[in-house]
Amino acid sequence: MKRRLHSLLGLLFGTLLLLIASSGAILSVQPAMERSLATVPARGAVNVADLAAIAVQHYPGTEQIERLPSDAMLVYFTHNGNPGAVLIDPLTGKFIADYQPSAFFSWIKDLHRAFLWDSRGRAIVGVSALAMLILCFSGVFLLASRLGGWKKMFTPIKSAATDAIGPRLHAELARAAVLGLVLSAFTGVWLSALRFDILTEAPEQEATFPTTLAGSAPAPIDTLVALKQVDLRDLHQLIFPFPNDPLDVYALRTHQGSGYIDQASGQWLAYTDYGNGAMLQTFIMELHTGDAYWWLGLLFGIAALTVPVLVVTGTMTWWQRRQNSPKLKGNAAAHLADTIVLVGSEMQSTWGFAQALHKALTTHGCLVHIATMNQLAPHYIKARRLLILTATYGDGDAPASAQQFLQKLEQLPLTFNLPWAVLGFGDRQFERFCHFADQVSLALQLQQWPQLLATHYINRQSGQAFEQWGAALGQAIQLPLSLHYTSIHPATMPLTLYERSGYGEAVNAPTCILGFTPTHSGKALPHFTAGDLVGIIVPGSETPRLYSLASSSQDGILGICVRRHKNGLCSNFLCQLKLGEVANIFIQKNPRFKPCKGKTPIILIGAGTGIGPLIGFIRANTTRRPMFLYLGGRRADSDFLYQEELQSYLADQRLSQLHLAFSRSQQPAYVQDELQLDTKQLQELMAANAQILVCGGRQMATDVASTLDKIFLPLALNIKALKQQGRYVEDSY
Ligand SMILES: Cc1cc2nc3c(=O)[nH]c(=O)nc-3n(C[C@H](O)[C@H](O)[C@H](O)COP(=O)(O)O)c2cc1C
Repeated sequence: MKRRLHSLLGLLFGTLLLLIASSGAILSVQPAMERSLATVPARGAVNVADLAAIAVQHYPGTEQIERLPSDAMLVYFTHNGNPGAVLIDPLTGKFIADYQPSAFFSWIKDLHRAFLWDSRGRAIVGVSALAMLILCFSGVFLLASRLGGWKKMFTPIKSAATDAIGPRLHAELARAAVLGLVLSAFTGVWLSALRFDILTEAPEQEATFPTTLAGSAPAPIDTLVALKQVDLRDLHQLIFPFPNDPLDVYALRTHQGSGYIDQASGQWLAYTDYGNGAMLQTFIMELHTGDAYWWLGLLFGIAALTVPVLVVTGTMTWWQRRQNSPKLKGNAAAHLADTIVLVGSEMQSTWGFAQALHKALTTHGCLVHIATMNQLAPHYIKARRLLILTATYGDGDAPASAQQFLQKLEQLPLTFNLPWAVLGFGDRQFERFCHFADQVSLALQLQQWPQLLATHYINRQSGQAFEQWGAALGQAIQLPLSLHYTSIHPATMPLTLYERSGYGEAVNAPTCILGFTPTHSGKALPHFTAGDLVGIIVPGSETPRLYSLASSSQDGILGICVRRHKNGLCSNFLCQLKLGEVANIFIQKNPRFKPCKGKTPIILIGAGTGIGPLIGFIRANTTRRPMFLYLGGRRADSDFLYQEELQSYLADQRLSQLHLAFSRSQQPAYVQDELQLDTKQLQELMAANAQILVCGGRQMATDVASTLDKIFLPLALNIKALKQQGRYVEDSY
């Protein structure tokens, strides 16, 4: 509901808000520009009587003095029948500039207030400001639920490796600008409501013009007591009496009120405060225009500058979600279906998988009803199985379309009982991988419904893992299911295999190091750095396989390390590729798996093909920051990948230390054993703010994490906390 409202308002008012915000940002500069020209005496330094005397001395025929909201001092005068308006220095009366309202700013103001139109334009601006206010509040609610609660509002906004940049930029910018946008929008709505009499305007109290005057000769202006008592910083406007008219008076408007002063006695003849309502109104008005505090106006202006970017990134996110959302044909009614598929998704990619499942089941004659998890209902009269596909968000929480699921499950009648299976979608880079899928499984187990098969997990939307789950599900429900998920991936480009070396045959871990160059002469490699991912499209399959990159485009070659699996479509394709043959690839950025910037030590831990990105990091270590590699393999004479290159980096100090562990050597050891042996050094490195990057198989990553947890115990550090600080990053598979 909140998301729909947010998207709808964004789409409807996007262009209008873009115009209002951009013009507002331009206008916010004006008070600051005026202020930069003005001389602003300290409070107590100049009173209105002194100022008026200086003005009259420099500009005979002075009629009015006005202090602009920017603190610039403006004098209106008529000399020899010619009217003039000048900005002056209030201390010396020196001329600063002729005063002429800027035609450009007036035009922008008209655009900002009414789209250069009449009161209809003003009304549209008012409604747009209200839309902006609702967008801000709904956006804040959405962000809180995405981050896992209000307490986490200011924690870093994580994104999955597969996410596009748009949604993250949208959330980051909106969070930074929201306070300024709320205040601008709120004050704008207020002003519109006053203008259209939706709110009643508090009238400004006015002093009554004095009728009984002695008409004595005027005293010199710098002797007038009432003017002497008003500090220049409180002045708004002083209107002089008509020349040679002893029955006229000085009209003075200050910050708090207004009144009339006798030109002979210099005493107040009448004075009234504006009243609290009018003062509040002026304050809100000045807050909106930035007149009250030019610096705050500039901050609002900067916040307003984010609006065009928010409109564009918001539209992109909406479009991406729309593209990913299901276009289901033949969705069976809930009460007729034999298979119920419920989907928990936030950014919609899980729907692509659900759609593939729907298609495969339907092909085998099933009547499938597919819906969001929030739509769980006791209508499944003919259902024989319940399949749940769900992502995880925030800090292991439910995605938007599954937030009511657990509660609804509890409310189902006790007689309700369906065989079920859960498939979790997540990203292993998050602390609580597929946590919500686990919560759902647990809740279903507690209901004591029969479980069709163990809960499976899909890391980073892997099409392969989905196919494997499909095969397992097929066995469980006795259907020859074959699932094909086609992800939307960037355009591919052909690359030619330029070099290849083979390892690991003797230890039953056949592995290739491959290097590709552009196929077409004159074409450059796309931009990437080590640790990014390359997607490979195997002929005959639409599902790309992702590999970590072992080189940067600067190296002039695209390098990967591939372990050949017996039935692996892609690994066999790659390992059998001949020099000069072509593979179609695309690059997927993986910004989370990179050494942090700076000079702090880096600890690299990997095993098998996990060395891939790590060798790329070492190769790129031209600043010679301390880098320590802990590398695991089976046997040094068979699968010691990049052996010579690593030796050369030790020699030229790109690599500070190399620790090796081979599990099938004379003295078998795993990489975590090497870590254990090096406890003292690792503790020292962590005390020096080191960052750890781990790459390799899932089991190795788990063992390494638990070993390090023990090693860091005396330092009161643990992997969970280090992960949150970005000092421990994993790329495991
Ligand atoms: C802000 C954010 C938070 C996430 N939190 C987690 C998490 O805690 N655990 C996890 O396994 N995956 C997490 N993910 C990854 C998503 O669950 C994963 O990318 C999933 O495939 C997205 O599915 P969807 O596009 O259908 O929403 C998170 C992703 C984002 C953008």
